[in-house]
Amino acid sequence: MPASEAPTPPDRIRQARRQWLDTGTVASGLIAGPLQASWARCRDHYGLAPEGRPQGAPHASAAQLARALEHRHTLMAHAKPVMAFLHDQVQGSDSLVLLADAHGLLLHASGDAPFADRAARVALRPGAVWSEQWRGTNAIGTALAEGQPLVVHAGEHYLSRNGFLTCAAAPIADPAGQLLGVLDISGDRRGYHRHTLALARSGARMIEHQLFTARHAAGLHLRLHPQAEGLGSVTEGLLAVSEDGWVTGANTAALELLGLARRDIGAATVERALGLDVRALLAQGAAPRLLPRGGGSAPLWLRVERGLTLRHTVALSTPAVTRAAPHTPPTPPAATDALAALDTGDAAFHATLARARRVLDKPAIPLLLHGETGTGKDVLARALHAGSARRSQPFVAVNCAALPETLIEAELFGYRPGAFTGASRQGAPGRIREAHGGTLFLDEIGDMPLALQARLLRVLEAREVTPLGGGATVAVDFRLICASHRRLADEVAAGRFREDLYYRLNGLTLTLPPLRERSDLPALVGRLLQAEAPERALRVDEAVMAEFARLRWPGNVRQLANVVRTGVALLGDGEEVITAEELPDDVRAEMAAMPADSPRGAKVSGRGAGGEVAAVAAPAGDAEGDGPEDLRRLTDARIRAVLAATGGNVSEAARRLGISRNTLYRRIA
Ligand SMILES: Nc1ncnc2c1ncn2[C@@H]1O[C@H](COP(=O)(O)OP(=O)(O)OP(=O)(O)O)[C@@H](O)[C@H]1O
Repeated sequence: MPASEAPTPPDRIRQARRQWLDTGTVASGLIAGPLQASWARCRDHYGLAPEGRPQGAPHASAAQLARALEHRHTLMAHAKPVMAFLHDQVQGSDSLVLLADAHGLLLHASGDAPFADRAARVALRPGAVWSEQWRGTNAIGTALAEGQPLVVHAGEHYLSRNGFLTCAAAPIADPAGQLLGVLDISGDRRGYHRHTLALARSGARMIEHQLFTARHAAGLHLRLHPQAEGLGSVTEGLLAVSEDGWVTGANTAALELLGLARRDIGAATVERALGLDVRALLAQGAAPRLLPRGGGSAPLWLRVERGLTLRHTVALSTPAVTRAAPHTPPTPPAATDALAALDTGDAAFHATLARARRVLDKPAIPLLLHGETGTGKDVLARALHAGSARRSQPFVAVNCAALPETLIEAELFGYRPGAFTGASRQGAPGRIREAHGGTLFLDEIGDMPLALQARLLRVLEAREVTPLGGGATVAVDFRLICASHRRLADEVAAGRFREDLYYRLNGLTLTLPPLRERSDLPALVGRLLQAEAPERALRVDEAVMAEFARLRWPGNVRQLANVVRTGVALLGDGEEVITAEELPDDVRAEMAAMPADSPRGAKVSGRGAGGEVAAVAAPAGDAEGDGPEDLRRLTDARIRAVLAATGGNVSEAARRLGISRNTLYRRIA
């Protein structure tokens, strides 16, 4: 019996375990092949004893877990609604829905509180690592090791202490074929249900579908299904195809339908995958057609498309709709929804959004977003695109501060084959051309080198681009949004930014208020909590919220989002209120160091529990160099202290300070 079907009967498992313990072998057929292979790995590679306890199994600290969650942000964002949906399906059956990363680290759990307590006794909870190396044969670790969905039931768990569990898990791969993690449903073995594996597998497919849709929002892609009605449903196969005929992305369903392996992504041609030449595909209209296939394979329905819409996000919260597998896309959200979602009640921000709304579909008016680090310039740019009529076209973001001067030019304008040493043999179209029809977002435009500013100006004036190394000029049409934490007018005055470009970019400036000046802190916290744990009704303790209102938040919403994320990660199952206990050390230290009657933004400093210098509160208007000199010195001192505390790790220091890595690099440059 394959590992992915029904569980092995209890007497067969007992017999298999007895043979294993007595003779070190199991007669073939007693338990599934992949599980037998796993038992052998546990003994021979990992030296585990069936009756033993895991020795030295790693468990992530709250801070490490918060970092892992941040690192896996995209996976988490797509997995959480699916997990909430699965939880609804298995609620009351003594089970947990779990998400692990590709190393078996449990990232998130959603499930019944009494069972969560029992599961926690064997460390089946976020932060623990369930790879085979530490926990023996188990659905999460073994699905990762075997790369396939499977059930591990009762005594099939290598360690007898896990024998009270029945677990079904399915791997999740990204569109490029890389294993991202595992979705698992674990419960009490007495509550085994034969549909659980199908549920886990469907959940993993839903997540993959969402990941594909997010990754391949633009470009040529194919939908595949054995039935015409299945096109557009979560069960369809999705294949991304390059214009020169290579398979560049696929979900698991597409790989299975076409008999491809993950390693074929990027290595197989469309011709090999479908028996169709890419020109024939490109010539095809948008109507579905039946694709005959040789070798006795059933024909497939195929639809060729450019640009994807997020079809299933909305449906997931309503199980009945999802089970019915919608065949027609839901009505696209109203054009202003994406902006409305950002409006949490602050009057200044509300006014900014109202101004933005008026020019939403006037692409001739370029937008310039200005605000301190972490105020949400990137988030707003994406919302402006998502709320516009161009939302099904590409959104292309380029961070002008993150690329060396020599690369920005090639990245933006593209290059011909062999245009410079190290150029790829195919050449590249460049990000400006990729944004054709959609939105080009130039972040940190104030950091663009002067020489390139001239070139960008020419593109904006002529609306056409010529790749590096020469070649034909190509007409381009895009909505331009630029962002900067610097005041560009000051940069112009200082001679660092071209005046003519400044006027060309500045159709309308939208200013994002710093968090310390926003009046909607509780509503914003509520929104962040909801995004972090959609299935739980969490809130922040009132006293803590009052303290939040007095903090200076140099990292703005980014810092607040990190604090909320850590708070949620540290809450126990069943706990709903984030108190000071669940806050990161540096925030607690800053709160403790604040005089009881200090008004919002008052200047204080302090030392955190770990000896780290706590955040420095300061009056509004400093953070990115606009403020008084003494404050800048204080902030630099803090940056140095945090960098020292992290051993010079810039990413970690930026996270602790609540600022972006770019900002930190700028400050230490
Ligand atoms: N309105 C919002 N709602 C929810 N989260 C937000 C909002 N604004 C910002 N964030 C959070 O803050 C983080 C930082 O936002 P964003 O990258 O848009 O800021 P930024 O102003 O572009 O920062 P930087 O200038 O440092 O690049 C985001 O990842 C997001 O988690």
